Amino acid sequence: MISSLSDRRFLITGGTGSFGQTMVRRLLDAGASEVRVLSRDESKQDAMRHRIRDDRVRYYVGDVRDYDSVAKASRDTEFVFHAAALKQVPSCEFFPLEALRTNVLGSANVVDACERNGVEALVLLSTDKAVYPVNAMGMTKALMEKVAQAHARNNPAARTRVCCVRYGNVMYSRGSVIPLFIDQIRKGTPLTVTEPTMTRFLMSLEESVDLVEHAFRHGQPGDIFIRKADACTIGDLATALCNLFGVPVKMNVLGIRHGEKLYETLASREDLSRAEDFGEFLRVPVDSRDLNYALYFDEGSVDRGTQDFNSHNTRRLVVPEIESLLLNLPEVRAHLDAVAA
Ligand SMILES: O=c1ccn([C@@H]2O[C@H](COP(=O)(O)OP(=O)(O)O[C@H]3O[C@H](CO)[C@@H](O)[C@H](O)[C@H]3O)[C@@H](O)[C@H]2O)c(=O)[nH]1
Repeated sequence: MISSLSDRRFLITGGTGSFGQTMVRRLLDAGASEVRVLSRDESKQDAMRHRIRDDRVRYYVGDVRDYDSVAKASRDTEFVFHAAALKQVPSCEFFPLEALRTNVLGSANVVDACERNGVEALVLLSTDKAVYPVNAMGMTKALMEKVAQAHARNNPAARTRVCCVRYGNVMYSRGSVIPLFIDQIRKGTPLTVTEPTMTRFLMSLEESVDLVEHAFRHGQPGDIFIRKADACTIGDLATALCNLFGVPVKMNVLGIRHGEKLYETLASREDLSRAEDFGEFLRVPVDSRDLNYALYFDEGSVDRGTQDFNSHNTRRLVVPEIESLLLNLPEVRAHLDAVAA
């Protein structure tokens, strides 16, 4: 277990995104000696440099698809968080090979570079869409989890402790439905709801960072940590937002899009048959049975999962509860203040 983050050196791939920026601040506050950010877009790095004025943050322009850029950025670091990914469902559907290159081969580069550089621990960020996946984004994230687990299983003497975290939708993340609905409310247009009964887990950015920190401190090689979460229907989310802004609920129902599911699953039946329950978190250990062929076919498991953990069977938030979660988000409060002014 890692008790102190002070005087440690970190790398965050995809570090200019919402997760990366929150994690960078947390690590700086905890006394990290250096936090590196590896990402493709120099202008986002420049904007971040102006926002976080701290010379312990170092910026590396590069792409996880290129092994050398990951190897250089991770050299002499002790801990790595891998957040770089193609995460938009539609773009991954249109360009599945691009998703494969970044989410699978890029992640394999990160795992290899960490191992060769003797990094102590690596946490890879996955998503609920990786469970029983139906879209290319989820499929490639599921393969990323397999790459991480294979590293743990195939290298008992590995130098790097590799584990994954899985979480659901982060409220108000870039390009997600909450900022879109607020924009529509402020323009006075009906909310474009795909399917009112569709459910999604709801989680704050801070909660997702807590999960990563938990995995990084406590994870064993090959573990997947899952944060349990409540969920809501998209119809109720739209209603809660309209209520907060004091406007009548007007929805334009579009229907489910290609590659979308009616509900998301955070832990499969197969995961749950092996998972350890830590209250807020689930720990799914890697299936460490030797996968050499003779044993693979001869040594089965008697565990039988019956139920998965999904956004239809978790606790369902009601409209007033969604309203108070939304009110906790500084971005939502800023919009409400702007409307009131
Ligand atoms: O105009 C819209 C857009 C979205 N939705 C619905 O709102 C929900 C949430 O949509 P969105 O915020 O776009 O998130 P997801 O498509 O669920 O995927 C997000 O959440 C994932 C975590 O589950 C991340 O990994 C992805 O990067 C991110 O795109 C879904 O049910 C959508 O069908 C609407 O009703 N109307």
